[in-house]
Amino acid sequence: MRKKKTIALVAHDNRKSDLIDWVEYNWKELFQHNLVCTGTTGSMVKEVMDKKCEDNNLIPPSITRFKSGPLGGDQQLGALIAEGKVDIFIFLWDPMQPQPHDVDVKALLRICALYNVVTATNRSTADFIISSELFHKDYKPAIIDYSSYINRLNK
Ligand SMILES: O=C(CO)COP(=O)(O)O
Repeated sequence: MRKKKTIALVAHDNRKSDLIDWVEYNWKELFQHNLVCTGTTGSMVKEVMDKKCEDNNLIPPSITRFKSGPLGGDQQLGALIAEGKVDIFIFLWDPMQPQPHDVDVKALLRICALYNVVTATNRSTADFIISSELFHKDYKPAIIDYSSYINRLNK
């Protein structure tokens, strides 16, 4: 049996309709995994998943909802990533508008790069990820060894 993945779904306000459209399209796949979201995104994802499940007589999945991004949700998600507990991250961030928590957004993107998390920051990449053969196999990204950096920093 395929192992459940933990998929984090987050979108800034101007990108939420895009993410929700993507969730509606991919709900059957997403239904089979653990979903983690920041606050407002999570409410919207839950609404879609609940409706799809209700229409199909399925029990809706529970969705872990952190605080809203500007209130610390990005940092909560970053902590989960640092613990190695996120397999895939779909983050439709807004490239056209500054956010009050831009520093948190930057930190979150950094931590994704650091931990080699499969990350999409636009819909076409999200489509590639969810339709990838690797997604459907139990792909685990390599853990990057940063010990040489740390040793250098400690000198
Ligand atoms: O701000 C966010 C990501 O940086 C998302 O937060 P919300 O899901 O609460 O809108």
